[in-house]
Amino acid sequence: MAVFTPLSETQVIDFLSRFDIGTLAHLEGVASGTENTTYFVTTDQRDCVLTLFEQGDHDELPFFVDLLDYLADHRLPVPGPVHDRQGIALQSLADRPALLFPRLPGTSPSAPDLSQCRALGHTLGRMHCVSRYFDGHRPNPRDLHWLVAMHHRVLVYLSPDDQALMADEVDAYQSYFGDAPELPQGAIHGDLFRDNTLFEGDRLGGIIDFYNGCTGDLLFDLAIVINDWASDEAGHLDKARHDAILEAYIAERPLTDAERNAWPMMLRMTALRYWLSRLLVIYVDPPAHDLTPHDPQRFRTILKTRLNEGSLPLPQRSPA
Ligand SMILES: Nc1ncnc2c1ncn2[C@@H]1O[C@H](COP(=O)(O)OP(=O)(O)O)[C@@H](O)[C@H]1O
Ligand SMILES: N[C@@H](CCOP(=O)(O)O)C(=O)O
Repeated sequence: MAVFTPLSETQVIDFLSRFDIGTLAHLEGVASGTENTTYFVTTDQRDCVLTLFEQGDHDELPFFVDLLDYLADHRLPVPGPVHDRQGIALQSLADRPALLFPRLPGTSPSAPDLSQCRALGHTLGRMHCVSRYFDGHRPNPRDLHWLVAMHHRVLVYLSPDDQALMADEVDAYQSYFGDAPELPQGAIHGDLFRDNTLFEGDRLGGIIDFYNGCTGDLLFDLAIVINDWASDEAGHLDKARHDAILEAYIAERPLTDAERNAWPMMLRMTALRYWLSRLLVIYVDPPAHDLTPHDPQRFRTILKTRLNEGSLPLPQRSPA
């Protein structure tokens, strides 16, 4: 369940009166989701999604609004928040910050086909081309500084081998990224798993859940995508999916030499980022709800496989 704060129809009718968006026809709590309260709100004019923010730093919400406005203005398939008659997007409802979004079409692919991989790579490449010029700023909350600071908290729950694996990896990232040239920067999604995309057939109808959005290394976003979208059950890279995503991405945004050099390390670092965040949810900071937590072992497996097998060759930019 992901209705932590139940809303009455009367509350929603009153809320909708702030917008030029028609009158309520149907209200439905959304079962999926883990952090916020989500409702599908249908009016006589539009299909919308209403989100009440249950946790997190509410001071950061204007960053997400600005980023989504910016990307939607650049015709990327993201839910640009609906603004009220005064031009304001960020609202309050049931004592919580609230945003109303257009409901984007499609469903999340659990086993994306190659056309869907190409569509994702193409859109992410396009997004990174424009997000380099976004002028908002939010440091990546899951970057190397966070890994260094937080990994100590889970070591006690790990086997001696896994303690060594995690500590050695964090050391390796510090050595590498401490000396490496700066990578291209911009706004990133920060959590672009398959379940944060919506497809209608091969068409990417939407990228949602930007609440890990931040500014930082564009390559970080791409590595998260490859680890989630192109790893098989045993953590091996699936060459066909890997190449489909990366060829489409690189056609939009060629990688720099520094990014190509950093790629194997970035794949490992973003795998460890999820191994660690999932361990923290289980052992250190469990949420109040009883939803089944994500499996940390999945990303330990991916990390071990990247370590043992390295990365696959990156496609070159195809000639124009
Ligand atoms: N703009 C949108 N268009 C269509 N569906 C959406 C949209 N935003 C959210 N959803 C649906 O609501 C679910 C929960 O939203 P999400 O932002 O992932 O919540 P949480 O932050 O709680 O994980 C998503 O899995 C998706 O099914
Ligand atoms: N999609 C993530 C959950 C979000 O990461 P977090 O660091 O914000 O908890 C996952 O699959 O673990």
